[in-house]
Amino acid sequence: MSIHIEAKENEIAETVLLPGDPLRAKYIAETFLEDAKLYNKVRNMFGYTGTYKGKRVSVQGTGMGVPSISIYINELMQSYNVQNLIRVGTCGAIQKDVKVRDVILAMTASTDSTINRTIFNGTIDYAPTADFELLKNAYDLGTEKGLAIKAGNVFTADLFYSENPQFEKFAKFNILAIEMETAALYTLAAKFGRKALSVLTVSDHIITGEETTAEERQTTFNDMIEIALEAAIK
Ligand SMILES: O=P(O)(O)O[C@H]1O[C@H](CO)[C@@H](O)[C@H]1O
Ligand SMILES: O=c1cc[nH]c(=O)[nH]1
Repeated sequence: MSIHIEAKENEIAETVLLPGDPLRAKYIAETFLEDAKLYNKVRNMFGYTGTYKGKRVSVQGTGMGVPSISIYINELMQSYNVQNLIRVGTCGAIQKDVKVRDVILAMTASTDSTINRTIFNGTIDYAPTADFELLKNAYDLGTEKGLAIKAGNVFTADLFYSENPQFEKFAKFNILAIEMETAALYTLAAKFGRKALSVLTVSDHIITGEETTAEERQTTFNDMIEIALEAAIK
């Protein structure tokens, strides 16, 4: 047991999917996993372990933002020895050619979070990076499925409601979309020698205001989740 996760030793798989929303964790467990068992309900941040195509997989809600995901992934890696961490999240697009429902693989994550400056005592700007094997598996699988899948730089924002949005500048510098956790996931996975990837579904377009309906979101989430699960077990 760790401070925020009440699972016993060995109740969490080596591979964990990480949605921000704990109800998405429940949906994934009920829809995609066989024999899924709830191992965590501390703070209603649900975590389940089951099997996908015969392989043991867990899914753990992380909450929103760097501080919250940092708590869960630190405990998953240090107390439960999790090796493969795959975020399945939503993001807001800022590029003209990135559309709602597209799936984005984060190769790296720029950020205004202070996590990396704090870790490196403000001496460098660390570049958090996806695990190449997971990234390649996910890209190949998404392409084979005929999905609009893009790989590139995302921005991990500290604030959902930014005081100083620089979206046009970010778009010019080839950032594809905005979300709130990936920089922490990649940095902390590297710190502990683990593999990480963020697979993101575009839920809204920040510049055009376009949004997905609840039904469309669910279908695209299913594509994203399948890509994440297949990439994890390949
Ligand atoms: O859908 P999730 O995984 O929560 O991801 C995105 O949605 C939340 C903001 O609404 C932030 O956590 C952001 O990263
Ligand atoms: O962090 C996020 C997630 C989805 N859409 C946004 O605009 N921001």
